[in-house]
Amino acid sequence: MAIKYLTQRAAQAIDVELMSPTGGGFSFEQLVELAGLSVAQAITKEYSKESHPRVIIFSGPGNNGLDGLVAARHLSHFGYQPKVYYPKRPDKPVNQGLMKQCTELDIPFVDSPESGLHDSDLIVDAIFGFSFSGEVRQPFVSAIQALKNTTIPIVSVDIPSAWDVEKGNIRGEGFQPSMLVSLTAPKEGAKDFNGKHHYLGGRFISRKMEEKWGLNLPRFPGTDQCVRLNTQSENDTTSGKTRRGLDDKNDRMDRHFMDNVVSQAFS
Ligand SMILES: NC(=O)C1=CN([C@@H]2O[C@H](COP(=O)(O)OP(=O)(O)OC[C@H]3O[C@@H](n4cnc5c(N)ncnc54)[C@H](O)[C@@H]3O)[C@@H](O)[C@H]2O)[C@H](O)CC1
Ligand SMILES: [K+]
Repeated sequence: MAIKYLTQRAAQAIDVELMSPTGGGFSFEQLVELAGLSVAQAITKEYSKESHPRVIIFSGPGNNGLDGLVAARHLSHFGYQPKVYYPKRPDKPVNQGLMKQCTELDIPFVDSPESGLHDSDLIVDAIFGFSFSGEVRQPFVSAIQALKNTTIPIVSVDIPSAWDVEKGNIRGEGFQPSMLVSLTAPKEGAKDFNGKHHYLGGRFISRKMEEKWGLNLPRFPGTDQCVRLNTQSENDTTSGKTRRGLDDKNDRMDRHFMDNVVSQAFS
């Protein structure tokens, strides 16, 4: 059975269930920590600190951005030289704490996307995740534009930022990252990912939850926090378009089931 691609609604409902005392029982900080750790570890699998030492992390205003801050901290411990572009900083203890942890490691915070890209070997795109919707608003318009213009490899966290979470890279107007680290399970929009490396991170789903949501996750090897997923070209000989068509059919069949599960999760 193929891995499940999630709708926006299902991704948010699983997140709620993970943090529910009657569901997964996780705290929000635990999930962000595990997500960010898995992103940092996935990066080490494809971009070594020798070949890509200087990493700029673009962090957005929500939890995708927090995953980026956690990844920055781990990358620093792993021997990389991260810096962070974090233009919108919510005044919450978790944001302040993660910023302080980065500052303690002498991770610089830069003022503009351009100064972040200057002298960087790799970009971590942690601007928007599964709650993104609508047209990109400032101050992120220039950051997204910078990602469209650059030739530096991009690692996107959970979903390439500014892609529609379900419809993906609409009209091919978004940027195409080299690597995607999907968290919990890929989002429907990730079917448009054509980059070289697709990983699954966020090793926090119990077998019980996996079965309840029909996720069909691959097993994480050993102590790893991430597992490589087949990319489109490795997956099968079917073209992306056809694959999307086949998956759409399966999704329609699943939607009725999923809607029932979502309403149970919220009841
Ligand atoms: N269970 C998991 O898989 C976990 C995933 N995690 C990560 O959390 C994000 C989702 O986080 P959330 O805070 O819900 O949303 P976002 O980060 O996507 O961003 C919301 C943020 O962005 C603003 N925003 C939305 N649309 C726009 C727009 N068009 N222009 C400008 N700004 C916009 C919005 O106002 C909010 O401020 C998930 O993807 C994972 O990366 C967790 O780490 C743990 C569990
Ligand atoms: K992202």
